[in-house]
Amino acid sequence: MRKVVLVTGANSGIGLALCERLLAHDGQIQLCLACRNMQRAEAARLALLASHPESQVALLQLDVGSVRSVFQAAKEVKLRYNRLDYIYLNAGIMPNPQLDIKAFFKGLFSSNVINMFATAEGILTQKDNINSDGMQEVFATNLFGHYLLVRELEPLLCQPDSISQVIWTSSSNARRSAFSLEDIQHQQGTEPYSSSKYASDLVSVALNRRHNHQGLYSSVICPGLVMTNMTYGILPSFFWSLIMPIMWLIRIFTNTFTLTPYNGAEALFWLSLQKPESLDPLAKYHSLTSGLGKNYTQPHKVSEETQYLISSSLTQPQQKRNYIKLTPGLQ
Ligand SMILES: NC(=O)C1=CN([C@@H]2O[C@H](COP(=O)(O)OP(=O)(O)OC[C@H]3O[C@@H](n4cnc5c(N)ncnc54)[C@H](OP(=O)(O)O)[C@@H]3O)[C@@H](O)[C@H]2O)C=CC1
Ligand SMILES: CC(C)=CCC[C@@H](C)[C@H]1CC[C@H]2C3=C(CC[C@]12C)[C@@]1(C)CCC(=O)[C@@H](C)[C@@H]1CC3
Repeated sequence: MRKVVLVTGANSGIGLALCERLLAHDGQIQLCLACRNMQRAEAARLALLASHPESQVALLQLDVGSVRSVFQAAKEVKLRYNRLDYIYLNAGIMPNPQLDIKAFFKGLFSSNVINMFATAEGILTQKDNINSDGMQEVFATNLFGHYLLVRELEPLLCQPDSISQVIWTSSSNARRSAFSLEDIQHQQGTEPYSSSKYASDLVSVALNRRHNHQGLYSSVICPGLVMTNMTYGILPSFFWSLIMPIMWLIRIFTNTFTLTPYNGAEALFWLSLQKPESLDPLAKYHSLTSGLGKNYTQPHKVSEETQYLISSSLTQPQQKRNYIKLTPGLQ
């Protein structure tokens, strides 16, 4: 049977590289590129068909940052397919990133330097926007739209006698200290990206608790530092050109500098080959590239603090928590 695979944010970067790798491995899959911009989506489809002319690549209009669009897209998916084997929740944004140069140089000469290059801890902030649904844009795009999509597609993902995988592109930038249950949209802080990725790690655990018995398994990955539209937005382009040789040099010492979208997609691709029952629901799977350019995937257990948060908060009755302050339009 032809597996059905849906990928959000499939028209560029890690998402597009993943599609290329999935088709190279199995040209029989039914691949659905879920993108907000249909011109960019069509360009991606043509690029994929150029290297895999026999493959089945469909397009789906989806803006994960819009509740209306998510409902429409989910409706369309339910009309088109009667099963969904893999759903890659990969679309993501990091608007108005600000690099703290002083903190960066301080970190460069500290014992924390490796961690700083792997996670950007303490050196990166963002300025979030409010979207047309009245929600924080980063939360809505990176987390909430994807969560809604999974909820809407439950009937396809939880088919009797079949297994499905939900795979989130999270980040090692996800940090407990950036996330608060009292402010899950991160209205108050300056690290909405980190907060949204941490929240996706938590939601993935919750999905496993809720749906494993129905054959739905959820996992999170970190692609490492990959040069894509998102990362190019952090520094001016001339600066990236200047430091690129240094980046390749750093890569010899740290396996988290995967740098190319192909390498970054390693853990996403690797997960598609695993028996989901054998995966650790409390692990984040990292794409890593050795100094000699060898790609591999490694699980990293979530911190004890996170495990505590999961067991203390996710087990409480949902209605006790006012997780999302819905806007009047959404209520
Ligand atoms: N690059 C890196 O170092 C890392 C990236 N990640 C994560 O990887 C994922 C992919 O990012 P990456 O490939 O790097 O960056 P890109 O900017 O290349 O890809 C992001 C993709 O998400 C899409 N997207 C953004 N907003 C929406 C939306 N509202 N609805 C639908 N699609 C949307 C973009 O579409 P469009 O072209 O229309 O903008 C694009 O296809 C993200 O979740 C990111 O957080 C995690 C860790 C490290
Ligand atoms: C290499 C040199 C000399 C300078 C680059 C400094 C920063 C721009 C760079 C260092 C660590 C990077 C990093 C990310 C972005 C670029 C850095 C801050 C991410 C935050 C990108 C998105 C993610 O999700 C993280 C996994 C990355 C973590 C490391």
